[in-house]
Amino acid sequence: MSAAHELFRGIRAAIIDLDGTMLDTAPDFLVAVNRMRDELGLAPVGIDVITRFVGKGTEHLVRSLLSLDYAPDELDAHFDAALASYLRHYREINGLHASIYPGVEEGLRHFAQLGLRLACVTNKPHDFALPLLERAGLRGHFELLYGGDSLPRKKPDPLPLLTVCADFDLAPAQVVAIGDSSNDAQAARAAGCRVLNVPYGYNHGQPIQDVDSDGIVATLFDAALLISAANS
Ligand SMILES: O=C(O)COP(=O)(O)O
Ligand SMILES: [Mg+2]
Repeated sequence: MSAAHELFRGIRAAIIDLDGTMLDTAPDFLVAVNRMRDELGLAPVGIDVITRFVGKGTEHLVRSLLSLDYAPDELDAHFDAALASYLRHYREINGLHASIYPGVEEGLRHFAQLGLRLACVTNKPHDFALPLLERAGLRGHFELLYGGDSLPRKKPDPLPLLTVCADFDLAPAQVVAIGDSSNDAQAARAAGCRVLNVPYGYNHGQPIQDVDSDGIVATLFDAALLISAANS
């Protein structure tokens, strides 16, 4: 068995990220963000700008978007109105323009066949993540769902991952986190979980190859195949 396979022996649960990993929500962000910017009298921005700011939660997204137009000392004065506008628009369109990535449903089904327990941990607010997963038909795969506002600290802090490990009564080394960004990898490293990245998401606009993780898998189905091979 290869060194890579050793790392995934004894894995009993998987923690899966949402935006950029299961669903391509960038087109949703594009609509909500630009409706908010229009309301504030700001020019629209492109999808590549927005995806650089996705993955660290809503406050980070809104703050980063305002920093395109306002100096740091001006930004605070616009933040509350921008956040409220963004949340209102995102709630209206949540999931309408999103699509599921290839291999996600097959991967989740294969994880279950392997006997793995599944949790979704996202930095998206819980009240956006839950209906989004339901609309995509994915909610039923997960025993647990934690959003970015479910706990006192979000990824890259290890708290959400450690909470899942405790909920499942598993050691972190028995749990793999799978996500599209360095945020997921840093949280997993800090928690002591194994970590796999997928290459098709957002990763803050940076190459996924630069992220410190235990490997890159083309799809969630490939992640399931890797874990299956490591435990056969
Ligand atoms: O930042 C967000 O809103 C969501 O990001 P995540 O699902 O990739 O954690
Ligand atoms: Mg993500």
